[in-house]
Amino acid sequence: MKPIISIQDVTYTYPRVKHPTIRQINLDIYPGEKILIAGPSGSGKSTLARCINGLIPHSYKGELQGAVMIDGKPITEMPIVEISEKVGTILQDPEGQFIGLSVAEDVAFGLENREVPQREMEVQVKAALERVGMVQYMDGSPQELSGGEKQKVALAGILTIDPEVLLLDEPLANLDPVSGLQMMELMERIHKQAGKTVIIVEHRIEDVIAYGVDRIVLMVDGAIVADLPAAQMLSSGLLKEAGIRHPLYLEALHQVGCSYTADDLPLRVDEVDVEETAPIVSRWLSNGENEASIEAASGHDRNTDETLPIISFHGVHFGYEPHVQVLSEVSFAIQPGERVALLGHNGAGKSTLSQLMLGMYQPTKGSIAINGKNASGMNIAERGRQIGYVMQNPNHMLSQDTVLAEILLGPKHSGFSQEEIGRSVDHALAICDLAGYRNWPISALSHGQKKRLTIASVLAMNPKLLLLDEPTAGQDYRHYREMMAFIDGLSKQGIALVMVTHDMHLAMEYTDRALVLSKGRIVADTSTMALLANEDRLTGSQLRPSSLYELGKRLALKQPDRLIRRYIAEERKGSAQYEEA
Ligand SMILES: Nc1ncnc2c1ncn2[C@@H]1O[C@H](COP(=O)(O)OP(=O)(O)OP(=O)(O)O)[C@@H](O)[C@H]1O
Ligand SMILES: Nc1ncnc2c1ncn2[C@@H]1O[C@H](COP(=O)(O)OP(=O)(O)OP(=O)(O)O)[C@@H](O)[C@H]1O
Repeated sequence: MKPIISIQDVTYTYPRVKHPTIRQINLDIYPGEKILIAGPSGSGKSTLARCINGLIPHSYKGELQGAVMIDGKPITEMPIVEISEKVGTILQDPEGQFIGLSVAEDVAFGLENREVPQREMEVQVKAALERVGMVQYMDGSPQELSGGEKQKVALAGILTIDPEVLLLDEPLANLDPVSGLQMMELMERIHKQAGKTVIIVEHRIEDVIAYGVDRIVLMVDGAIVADLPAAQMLSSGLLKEAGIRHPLYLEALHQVGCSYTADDLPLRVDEVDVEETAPIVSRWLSNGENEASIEAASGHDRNTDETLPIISFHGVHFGYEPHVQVLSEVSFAIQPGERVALLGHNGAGKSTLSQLMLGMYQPTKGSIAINGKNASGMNIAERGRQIGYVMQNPNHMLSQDTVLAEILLGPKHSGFSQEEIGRSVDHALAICDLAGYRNWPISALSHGQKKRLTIASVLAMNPKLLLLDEPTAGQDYRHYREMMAFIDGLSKQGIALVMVTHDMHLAMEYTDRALVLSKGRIVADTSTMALLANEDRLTGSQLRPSSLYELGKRLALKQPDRLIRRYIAEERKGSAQYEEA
């Protein structure tokens, strides 16, 4: 069989950069294959993806050596329109992909290029939007959608073009847990039933692997270091060496003492052998000396003192347009040092609520207080000194040319002394692992690096409450741990943390309290652990327990949450394997 994509000895250097970002890449992908490309942040995954969809060399000039062939034809000889008919791409950040005025126009774009008759086009657009659950937004503007909704519309656009190859660059980063599963299910169906080639670049490897991949290509430092079937890759330890987290249930099983070869490694929780595993896990859990560590991992004491909340909402209502209510009757208060997860389905209103906290919009009814004072009179700069906001999409935050200029922006305008500015900037750069990049142009950073830069620039302002929209999306595990350990440390200094996230394990590990939004209303305000055990509440809100909780249930543990607590405790103690590596 001839490969559909053939990458032959490719080395690519971006313009104005000294060294190649990817080196001597050789990769053949055959029709109907499903491949996961994994690797640490900045290892060149997106760059490789750009070589596959022709953005390199058509949009990114730079220096390309070697050859990329699609269906036997060199990519350099194909116009970009011809390439996009063969390779449909969903980018990490679908924003730049929208061109139409309405969602329907956008989805129809590929069909218009093909001169499909109007009537047929309407049918196809509607069908594609139905497949991704977005048909009700057909006439809306793509710019007014939530992050996850945009991702779904981008997918609908690709479905209408029906290309031979689907290339997805971090498709899960913006999706709520249930939508993420649906996306992976859909990819699996397209792959199996229509025989399409599917290439997925993703940090959340667990959800991709659970639906089956033919092989995993591992990139480190711009080179392919391994190309193996999933079970072999996972049993080889190579992913962990590269700083990539294995699926959570496998990490836990490893810690408990279960070991697997490529032949018996369970690629999904429901493949774990219960008879063999349950006694091992129970023994591990009943080991007396663990009690203390389980308690220690039960989180910080929730600050229930009647101190002055940093921020409180009182019966807040809001809609972007008068007749469409996005938030209804929202009330809560956040105390200093609290760690809160803000959870909910795509479009539930999490980002909207965040914008109201920041004063970008005012409630249409109800009120917001900051440090006990009605916030309606405060300007955005005043709020900014209290509440630091790190957006989901770093491109929405970054406005300067260089890393240093970006971090200096806030502190320079907030009356800090020169010395304070220098200290907080250095500290923020070091914490976010960007010290070596201080003079870099922002345009040359990877997505993950940009995300860390946005966190660094907010931290440089020393805020009292840090509001983080998906803080670790797009980060590899090393950066995830470092970043979260740092962010967590801030809460011990009294800084309150509110994390908008779709990652249930992150919520478990780093928050004590969960606020769940559903269709603009708060439907739960409870301890994160209690939420996890409430399956009806979870599924009703498009949430899903982590695979570790699923493992506990599969093994019929009386208290599956003990497994989670113990695992978190062990991880904190640093006994997990990555710490040794
Ligand atoms: N337009 C560009 N110009 C110069 N350098 C770039 C450009 N885009 C990316 N790079 C650099 O290439 C390296 C690899 O980036 P790439 O986005 O391919 O990594 P990645 O593995 O996809 O990372 P992440 O997981 O963080 O998204 C990074 O160090 C980045 O700084
Ligand atoms: N600027 C806007 N104008 C009109 N409607 C908007 C605008 N921004 C968001 N919406 C709508 O408000 C609702 C809530 O969106 P929001 O971005 O707050 O959701 P979210 O919970 O953050 O979602 P996600 O998890 O996908 O990021 C959605 O139905 C969205 O379509």
